[in-house]
Amino acid sequence: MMVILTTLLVIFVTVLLKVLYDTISCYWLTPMRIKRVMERQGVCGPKPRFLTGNIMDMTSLVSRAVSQDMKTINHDIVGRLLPHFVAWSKQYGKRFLYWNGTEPRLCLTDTALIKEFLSSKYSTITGKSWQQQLGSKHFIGRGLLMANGEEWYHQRHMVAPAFMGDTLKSYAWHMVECTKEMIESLENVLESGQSEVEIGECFTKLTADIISRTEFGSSYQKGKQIFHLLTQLQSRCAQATRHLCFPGSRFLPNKYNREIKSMKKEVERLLMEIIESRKDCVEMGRSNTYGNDLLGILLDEIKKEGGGLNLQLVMDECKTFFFAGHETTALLLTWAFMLLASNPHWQEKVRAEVKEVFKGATPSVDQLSKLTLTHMVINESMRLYPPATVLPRTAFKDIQLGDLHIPKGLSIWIPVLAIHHSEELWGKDANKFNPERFASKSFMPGRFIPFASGPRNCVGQSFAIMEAKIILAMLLSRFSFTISQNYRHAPVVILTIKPKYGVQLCLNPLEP
Ligand code: HEM
Repeated sequence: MMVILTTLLVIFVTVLLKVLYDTISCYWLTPMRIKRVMERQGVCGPKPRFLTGNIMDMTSLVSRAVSQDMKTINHDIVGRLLPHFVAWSKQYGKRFLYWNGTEPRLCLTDTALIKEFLSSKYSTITGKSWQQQLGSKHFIGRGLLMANGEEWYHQRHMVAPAFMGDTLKSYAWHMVECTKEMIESLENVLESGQSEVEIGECFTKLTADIISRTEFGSSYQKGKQIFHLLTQLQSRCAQATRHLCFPGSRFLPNKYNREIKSMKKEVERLLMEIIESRKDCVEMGRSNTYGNDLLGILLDEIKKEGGGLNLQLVMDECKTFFFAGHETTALLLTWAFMLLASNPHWQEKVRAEVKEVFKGATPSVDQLSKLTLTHMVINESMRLYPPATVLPRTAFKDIQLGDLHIPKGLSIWIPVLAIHHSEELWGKDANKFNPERFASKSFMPGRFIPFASGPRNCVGQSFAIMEAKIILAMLLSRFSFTISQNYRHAPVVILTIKPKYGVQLCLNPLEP
């Protein structure tokens, strides 16, 4: 009896010591080792506080910077949205190290190094940090956006065919149908005597409708219900993430954690219902494919690989496409409309191009490539207001990047917004709306990265551009618009760049 008790005690103490060592190593020893390696190379930065690092400095700088609206509609927004970047890069130089809690982050703005870092050379030995994975675990799990290494490589190859060639083109129909519905509801609003709309809200609803239909085809009503829940889940997770820098906080049975658990369960139960009914159709011989929507293509791809379906992965991918694919595109459109409303000359130019290409007919997918001015406006909107303001990547191995030695475990943060607004890279008019700068296709690589670059770039990039072109073309043919006096220019970053109070436009119907 005594021997058993002693053995159990030894095992318990060993496990306890191991957990203690791992925690200290993760939260203290490794970050300090990284700090020393970077300091030896001349890279330093603001002094971190215990456990919270520089989070409090960033929070107070940002909240001061965004406490007031901007006085005019101008696009000089780096100091407002990334004041910590501006302050620290002035003080410590172009490369500096700051701390998100206990995670050291290297801020990198050198475009040649960024291009190399995002290239195929490092695509499987860099990826998402465990903090990022933890923060998004409940609403997207280990889908493509958060996968790493071989797992990421495998998923990327499985998912990519759903975003290419004829498969991609087949989604255009959903985009057109959903936009027609949006136009109808805007016309109803105008007929009721109201002329002002908050266009951001309309685009969020529209892009959510489009992704629900592309993902779930005929089951899209249920898809919409799932995505509504997922949006709530995401905002709960964002609130909870603020506490994640404290070790073990995710295990606390607090209000957030309980709510997150039960919402996640409900989302997965509803997703599973759709997946099971597809499986039943195939297994009972009523259909020989899982369907030609995104979910069906994904199920087919997984089945092709032999073996059974990994249902958790399918669910994570469905959630990932929704998360990554609808708000980003809605924001691109919202800012593009704000810019076109305040630049009527460009609004007219793009409308004339749409008229010339489609001659009043519904946009056809094969003609979209002729919308060159429209594409230039889309690019300029994403340059000034890139939905993803920063690109995070962690090194899982030691890397030699130009003259920099990047130690294993260091997170690299690429401030996309600052790069897109850099006068050094874009010239004196970097903060001005000038789509003309995209007229020439040959511009310095690495300075325009709204979709990241390299093999781990946005898999839905062509989907997003096709969607944006269709929606812009259809709306511009139906309405002209000006910016409302109620619009308050106040961009803020909450994961992505958003207009704090929305974008209010005055719409005028055009003759068909
Ligand atoms: C204007 C719209 C969009 C923008 C600006 C955008 C931007 C980005 C960026 C910057 C990344 C890299 C993120 C990182 O590695 O940290 C990314 C990845 C991703 N995007 Fe998009 N995206 C857009 C639309 C879409 C759409 C429509 C979909 C799908 C329907 C989508 C699905 C994804 C996925 C799955 C990834 C992860 C790819 C990987 O890691 O291999 N995105 N996106």
